[in-house]
Order: sequence, then structure tokens, then C-alpha cells
Amino acid sequence: MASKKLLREEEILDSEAYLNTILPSWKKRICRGCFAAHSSRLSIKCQCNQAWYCSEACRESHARTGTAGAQCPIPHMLVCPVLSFFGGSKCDADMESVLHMCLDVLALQHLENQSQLAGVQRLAALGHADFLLLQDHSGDFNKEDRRDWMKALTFLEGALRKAAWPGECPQPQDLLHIVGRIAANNFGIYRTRGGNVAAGRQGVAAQKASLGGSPEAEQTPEAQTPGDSGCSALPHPSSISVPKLPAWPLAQPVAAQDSCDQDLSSCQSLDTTGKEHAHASNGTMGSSQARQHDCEHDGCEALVQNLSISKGPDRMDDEQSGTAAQTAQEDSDAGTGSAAGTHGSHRDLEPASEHPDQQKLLSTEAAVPSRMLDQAAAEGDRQTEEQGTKDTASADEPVVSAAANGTSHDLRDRATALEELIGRELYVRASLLNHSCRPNCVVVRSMTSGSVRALRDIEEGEELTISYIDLGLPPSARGDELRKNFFFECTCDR
Ligand SMILES: C[S@@+](CC[C@H](N)C(=O)[O-])C[C@H]1O[C@@H](n2cnc3c(N)ncnc32)[C@H](O)[C@@H]1O
Repeated sequence: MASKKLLREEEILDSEAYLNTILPSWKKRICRGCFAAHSSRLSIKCQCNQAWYCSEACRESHARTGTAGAQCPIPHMLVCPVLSFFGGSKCDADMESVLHMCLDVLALQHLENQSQLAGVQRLAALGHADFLLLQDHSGDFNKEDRRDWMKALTFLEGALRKAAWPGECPQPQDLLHIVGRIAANNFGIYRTRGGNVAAGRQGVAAQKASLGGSPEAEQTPEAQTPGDSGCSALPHPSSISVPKLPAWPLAQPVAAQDSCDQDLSSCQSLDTTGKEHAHASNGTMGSSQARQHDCEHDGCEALVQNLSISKGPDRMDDEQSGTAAQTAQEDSDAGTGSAAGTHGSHRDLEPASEHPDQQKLLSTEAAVPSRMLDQAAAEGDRQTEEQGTKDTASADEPVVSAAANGTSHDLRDRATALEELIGRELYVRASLLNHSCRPNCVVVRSMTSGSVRALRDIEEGEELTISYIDLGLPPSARGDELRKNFFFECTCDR
């Protein structure tokens, strides 16, 4: 709820991501240390094969303090041994990114238990308990998705044990509650493709995307005995189909990159030679086959046998990824409309400044929201003319431009769209915002943070809402998406 009257375009909340990850197809081009995006494959990488860097300094800082731009500094050296087991699979990109976030949640929990995060001032009001505040939708997964997640999580559990994870090794059914929270609460990190492309812009090198990570999972529902805490062999890989996991509202693409030159000692688990240590894939998208494996990590062999490639063109090869990487970062906007309903178990969201450590009220110029509103109005007109919908949107109650707003679609669904999903992130506060088809706020992503801005004047006590979906879709399609991906019936009048 707005705790005071807010003005159109006002920035309500600005916070760094809580957790974030990069989709596998981007992990070799986005530095995990500073998350600058590059037009060519990065040459420095970690031996876990899951993190690439633009400099030794980035690698070292990532090893010690995690990715810049994440509110929770999870040292890569903590999760690296587990990630070493992720490299073998052709698991769906969505699932991979979520498994990576799951691991980060466990890491966060472990660090908190060890009180190793206590000294981090930024975390004053954050922690694993905040993550647990997020709504858990694991009970809403359909049978097929639940089965696939259980396979993936059985793999994760096996990897944790195999890597002698220092924290708790939860059972897959417990890990499912983490996935259930990530599922309907994550934001997509998008970058614009097409349009002004990068050629000549060295493009992407000057852009920032958000973090990264990606496991690769395949596993089988090898029976887990409740309470079994032995670090036995990893589960057999098996075919995993792809549960659709949306990334909700568009997180605004990337800004310019900072330099990162932290002077930190190196992570002992890093491959300092920078030599290829790949789990090379000879797979084709959509098929199921074994893959080459040239990794010498202990235990990796077991993981890459019988690998399967999940269906769906989530995973791009280097060429595809490279092409995408050359697309320039457009100043596309996330957009949304107005009005709202009161939904779910929403908690009050105070306009910035209540928790100065995690939010700040910025006096930014409002160019982005202005454009969004214009586009939104235009989209409203277009819909009225072309779709003959009964929408009542007007310039005062803007809807979003389909081309400019964020949607819950994953990359597969957006092959021809302007934005490309490159990662996911989780905010604790912004993730509490409910959906409305006439939202009064929008989330705009900047270099390392997500900012919630008012799309119109908002009265004190009014619920703050954003759109989870492409508001350019017809009402029935919007309803379908919300039902399928966010597990609720939308009662908006639009
Ligand atoms: C990102 S969370 C929003 C915060 C959530 N209400 C909470 O209290 O944690 C997304 C979930 O909130 C619920 N939700 C969001 N918007 C809603 C709406 N307009 N109507 C009903 N439920 C909604 C759905 O369960 C959805 O999956």
C-alpha cells in the first residue's frame, strides 16, 4: 500500500536484486563478477564451468564476495564445488537458472547460520527469513511440472552431497518450496534484441546485464529416503521435460558498465590457467542424446552419462548467443497501466526510505516512465481499434505497449519479440507487488537495481500494483497466462 500520496513518475522503491542468475546461453558472455555483457565469449572462467569473467579482478571478487549488484553477497567459492556438477546437462534453461537460485538461497541460509553475513550492512533488513516471506506456489505446480522439478531437485541434492556442502542438504521435497517461491516471484532480466544492433557499438561490452549462473541438471527420481543424510552417489540423469517457468515483469535492460578492480586474493577453486574445461555439448536442441565430456572433476562423469536435452529452444549455441549478444541495448521500457485491485496476501509496501539500507528515494529524471505512459496510451488505442476489446483504457489509464513492456513469456515464446530473457532476479520488496491489468506502478531495471515507479498519481492507502504480463494481449490470453504462470484468476475489469 502507498503510505503517502505518490506522484506520477515518482520512484517508490529502488533496491538491488536479492538473488540473480544468468541463463545458460549467456553465461559465457556476461561477466559474473561485474556482469558486463560482452559481444564475444569471455576468456577467463572458473573451473566449475559456470562462471565467466572479463578480468582476473572480477573473478577474484566474485570468488570472495559474489556478484556485484546482488544484495546478498554470496561468495562464489562457496557454491563453486556444487556448480561443478551442474555442467553436464542439457537441462532446460529455465530450470537451470532456478536451480542456481536455489543453491544461492541455500548459500544465503548457510552464511546466515554461520553469522558470516552479519557484518554486511546492506543486509541489515534482509535475510533468508525475507525470502521465506515470498509466496510459495509449489502446491500449485501441476503433476508434470512437479515431477520434473523433483527430478531436478534430486539432482541438486545429489550435487550438494557430492560436493560436501557445508550447510544443510535439504531433501528434494523441501527444495521444492524454494522453487515454489522463486517460480512466481522472480523478475526476468531482459535485453533488447533487433533494432539498433550492436555492430560497431562494441556493443554489449558497454552494457550491463544482471548476474549469472547456470547449472545443468538432469536427474532421476531415485528414491530419497526421508531423513537420509548420506552423501551417496548422485542420482541418475534422466530426461527432464521443461516446466514452464515465467519470469515476471520486465526488468529494464542494462546500462553502462563499471570497471571492477577489487584487489582480492584468488579463489583456490578457480582455474587460473583459463584453459577450456568444458562439458562440450554435441546435442541439438530438442533432442535427447549423450554429450561429450572432457571435464576431470571428480564425480562429473557420473553426471554426464545419459544426459538428455530437454525440449524447447532455450539453449542457444554460441553462434546464436553471439548474435544475440551483438544486439544493442535499446532503451525499451517496461510499461503498464493503471488502477488496481486488492489481491493476495499483500503486505504494506512503504514508499522508499523506510529501510534506507535497502531502498533509497531517488530524485531521478522521469524520462522512462514518461515514455512508457505514452506508449501505454498508444497501445490502448491500438487495442481498441485492432482487437475490438472492451477495454476502457484511456490516456489517463494507460496500458502497456506490447513491444515495450515485460511479459511473463520465456525466451521460447519471445523468439520474434524485442526483448530477450537473459536472466532472472529476485527482489524481496518488489516481489511483494501484486499484479493488475491496470497497474499503477512499473519496475524499471537499471544497472544493478530494480526500481519501482509510479505510472500515475497514487493516493495514500492505494495498493501498489504492477503488471506481470504483456498487457497488449487480449483479455483471455492474459487470464490464461496469469492462471498458468502465476496461479491465480485475475479479476481485473480490463
Ligand atoms: C509476486 S507474488 C506477489 C506477492 C504475493 N501476493 C505475496 O503476498 O507474497 C505473486 C503471487 O501473488 C498472487 N497475486 C498477485 N497478483 C494477484 C492478483 N491480482 N489476484 C490474486 N492473486 C494475486 C498470486 O498468487 C501470485 O502468484
